[in-house]
Parts: sequence; structure tokens; C-alpha cells
Amino acid sequence: MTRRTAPALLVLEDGRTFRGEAFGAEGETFGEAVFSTGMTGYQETLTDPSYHRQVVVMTAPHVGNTGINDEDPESARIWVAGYVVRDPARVSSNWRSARSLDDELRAQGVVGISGIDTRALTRHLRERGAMRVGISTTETDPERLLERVLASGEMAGTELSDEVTTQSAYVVPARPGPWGDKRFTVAAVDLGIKANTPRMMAERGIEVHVLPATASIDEVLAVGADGPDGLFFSNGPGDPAATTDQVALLQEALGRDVPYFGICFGNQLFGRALGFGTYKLTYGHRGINQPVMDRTTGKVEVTAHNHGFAVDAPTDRATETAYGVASVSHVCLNDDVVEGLELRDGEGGALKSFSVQYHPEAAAGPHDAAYLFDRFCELMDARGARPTSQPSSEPSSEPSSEKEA
Ligand SMILES: NC(=O)CC[C@H](N)C(=O)O
Repeated sequence: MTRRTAPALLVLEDGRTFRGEAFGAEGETFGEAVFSTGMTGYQETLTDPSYHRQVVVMTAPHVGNTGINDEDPESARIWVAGYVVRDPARVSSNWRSARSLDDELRAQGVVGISGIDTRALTRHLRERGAMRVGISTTETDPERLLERVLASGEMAGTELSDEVTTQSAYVVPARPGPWGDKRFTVAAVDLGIKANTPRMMAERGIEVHVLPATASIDEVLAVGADGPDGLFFSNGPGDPAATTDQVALLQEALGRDVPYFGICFGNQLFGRALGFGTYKLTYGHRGINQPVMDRTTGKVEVTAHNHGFAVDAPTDRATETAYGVASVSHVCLNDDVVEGLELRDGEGGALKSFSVQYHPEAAAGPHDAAYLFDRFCELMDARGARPTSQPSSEPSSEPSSEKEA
């Protein structure tokens, strides 16, 4: 790999400027500046559709050591809008490595910058909050780049599912096991799904029907010979408060008693479907070492996160909703942010649906939260009866208004 020495410029929307070197493709890019504290898993980060329109700053000082392989991508392309690293590896060293990180960024046209003080940049974002940023290898004047940063799109209020979702439905077959060929059939709405999610479901005997984000309730109920055993909403980019169609879809499914499991964006939309608001966190949670407590078991798990928004739900009491009794199942021990929701038949009653704000499918690990896929299987098992095509009750509560942090 040849090292680049072309100058590059990074300007935040509040005018703070960093100068470094071109890394990856040359050109100019804009997005929301966010930082990730993951020490490993940069390939999974780059290809996670939830990072669409975000410029990711890596706090790990040395990035790219293991190159890029053909097995680990979470989707067919890199989604980050830009990439910021301190010190790119000069040599890729791993038996699976097919090419260097720099070559991959260039091949996919992703503009990055290296050689900047990522610690100072991260501290700035932590204090001032996530904000818009521009990176350019063609502009040398920070003032002119700043004008374009200020003209670029904001993350708050932006709906992005249709830019990342699959164009057509596809099936990930169940892996045969002690259950026979398959155990369950699940409709999974792709709001930016990562490849490891259907993989972990398939390993548990789930046949996963991945549907586009525009799926209707009829398309969901048409999955499986007799309707799906469960409904799943994936992770995904954008502001959950700007998403309405999928909230309505979820309310229809909950009204028909379809067991539901959601991850990240799927947790936020579950919250909205239950009538809670969502809000933007100051700088969000992105990394692979976040402590989360499961309030049902009292156990603490170390988990992977990637979220800039969160659900605004009370942690001190359960909430009556049109679909059952909702409560906060998981909290982040760093800042008490809601990390999971559950819906029960009545207070202390049987579980009907649940979701988490973090990533049980985390491919770079940690794997503490993988049990949630088993919990989904247990839920579908327990609620065995297939959903009916008639709503069990008319949804009545509208999602409450959103709060901006
Ligand atoms: N990984 C995700 O699903 C992210 C959800 C949402 N876009 C957020 O930033 O909070």
C-alpha cells in the first residue's frame, strides 16, 4: 500500500478545523460527525447501514491492521459518509485480508482523513455534541468548506430507511437442527439490516423473510404458510421521530398479537408504536463495550451500541398501552438511557413483544447479548398460536410528541 501525503481538511459546523492527510478516496464529503470507541470491528462499522450519512471518527488510534476481508461485511457496501482516523496501518496483516483499508475506501469512493488528533476531535464532540462536518481534499480554505457544511443536511428530522432498504424481498433459509428443517418463520423488515442478524436467526431454526421497508401489513401477514410466527424490525439510519409508515405497520401487527422483536431502530419504532417519544442524545453511544443491565434478571451485559437517538420512557413504572403493559427492560449503566422495552399481557403477565437499543448481533462482539435471539424463539414458542388477520383491538394511542435534546 502506498501512503498518501495529499493534504485534507476537516471542518465542523461550529468552525473547529483540523488539517490532516487524504485517506481513501479524494474529494469532498459531508455528514454528521460521530465517534466510535470500538477497538476492533472497523469493517463491520464501515458496512453497517445505520452509519449512512455519518462521518465516523475512530477513537482507536491505529486502524486498518487486519485489512479488509470478504467475509465480515455487514452489507454489500460501505455506508459511512466519511472516515476519520489517527494513524492508518501501513501494512495489512491477516490471513483473511484481501486488500487494504485505504484501497477499499478508494475503490468505494469513500473520502477520509488521517493524521489528525482524533482524541481532541472526540472530546470536542463529547462536549458540544454530534454535529455536521465536512472533509475535503480539494478545498484549502476552512471558511469556504464551512459554508458548505452549514448548507448540508441535518440528521435530526431525517428519514433514511428508503435509501438503505432492500429493493425486493428475499429469504434466508433456516439452518436444520434438532428442530428439523426449521422451527419458525419470521417477517423481518429491513430498515438497514446487518447480515449477521438473519444469520443468527437462521442458526436458531428461523426462516427469515426479509421485506423492504415499505412492506404493508398484508405483505407481513402473507409470510409463512399460515402467517409469520414473529415480526422483526432491524437497525437503521435516520431519526425515528421522522418515521411514520413503519410505526403504523408495527401498531397494526401489535393489534393482531404478532410477537415482535426489534433491534436499535426497531427499538425506537417499538417505543413510538407504544406511544413513547424519542429524542436525540448529545453525542450518542457507539462502541463495543457499553454496560447494560437487564432489569428482569439484574444481570449486566457488555454490549455493542450504535445509536444517536433514544426512547423517552419512564423507568420507574409500567405504562398501559393499547397493546398491553409496556416497561423499560434494559438501561445503560453509563447514563441510564433506555436500552430495551418489553410488552406484557398485564403487569407481570406473559411477554408479548420486546426490543433492545443495542446489538445482540454484534459481529465484532461482544456476544453477551446473543441470548436475546433465544428469548425471541421462546416468545414465539410460548405464543404458538398464529396471528389472526383481524386486529384484537383497535389501536387508540398516538405516539406522543418528540423531545429534542
Ligand atoms: N443502529 C441503529 O439502528 C441506529 C438507530 C438510529 N438511527 C439512531 O441513530 O439512534
